[in-house]
Amino acid sequence: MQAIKSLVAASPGPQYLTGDKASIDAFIDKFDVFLFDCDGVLWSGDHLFARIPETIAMLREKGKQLVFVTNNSTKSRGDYKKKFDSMGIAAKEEEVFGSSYSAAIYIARIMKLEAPKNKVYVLGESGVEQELESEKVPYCGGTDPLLRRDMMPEDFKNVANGSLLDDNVAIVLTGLDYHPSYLKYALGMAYIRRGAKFLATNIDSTLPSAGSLFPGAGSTSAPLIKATGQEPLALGKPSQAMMDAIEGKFQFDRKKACMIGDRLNTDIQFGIEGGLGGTLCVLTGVSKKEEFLAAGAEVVPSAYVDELGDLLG
Ligand SMILES: O=C(O)[C@H](O)[C@H](O)COP(=O)(O)O
Ligand SMILES: [Mg+2]
Repeated sequence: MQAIKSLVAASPGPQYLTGDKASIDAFIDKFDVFLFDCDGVLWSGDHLFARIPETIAMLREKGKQLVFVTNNSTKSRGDYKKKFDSMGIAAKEEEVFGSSYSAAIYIARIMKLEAPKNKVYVLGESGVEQELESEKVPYCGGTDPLLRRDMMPEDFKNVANGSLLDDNVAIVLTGLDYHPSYLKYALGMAYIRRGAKFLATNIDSTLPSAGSLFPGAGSTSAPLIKATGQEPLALGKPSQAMMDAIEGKFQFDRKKACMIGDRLNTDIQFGIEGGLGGTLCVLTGVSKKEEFLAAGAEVVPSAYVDELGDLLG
């Protein structure tokens, strides 16, 4: 964070681009690659913001490389392709790099645990499961309907004596979970107390949806953090393990890349810590301009707009 502070102290302050066509064009011309956040930038849940397909098309016409970098682990890259298609946004599945994919490749290609003791206990939705499958990583928990029930008295005994546990579990992975239950947390806690590695796709405290804010992945994994006293290793933004993986896959010059996002402590921090050429904050999601215009603000974008469609000038 000290590096960011000195960078911020030296910079003239974020440029406000909305309504300033010449500055918008100059800003866009500085970059060859745009890393796009999704929730709070392109849409809010199922609500697509105005002029998004046109803005994406404009950047493609200018020959820009686009990568969609979301922390939302509930969907896989394939699910996002379907969502893009349903919203008329021209995008390829290969251009999507989500936190569930980031976690799956970290487990499969970095941790490389030996079978059979390489199974992942998931607290999250099908996006995590699909990406683990795509990397041939075994898992349990997650959307298993047997876990979507109340805790029964005998469950305490069976978790304690291990009969409800899978001995091959070596990792507990949390993501945004729309179906948390006491039983799922009890199993997660038991695995971590047995020595399983505690990972998270992301730890965003809130989720922007339907124009409002809801509990985020960080909030649905908080009971496990409190119960175990352990902080998970988070593999979504602002993790630089994710930035390295994205750079490795898409091969680009970081100085010619810009991160576009709605959240300071994930998107903008991700771009700044990643040494990208620029960051653009969009005010349709989580962060408010007062947060980064305030004196002494720690994370400050290079520029900001009211909404992404403003890039059309
Ligand atoms: O709780 C979450 O997982 C986040 O709020 C959500 O996923 C953010 O997604 P993004 O803005 O990175 O697309
Ligand atoms: Mg966002």
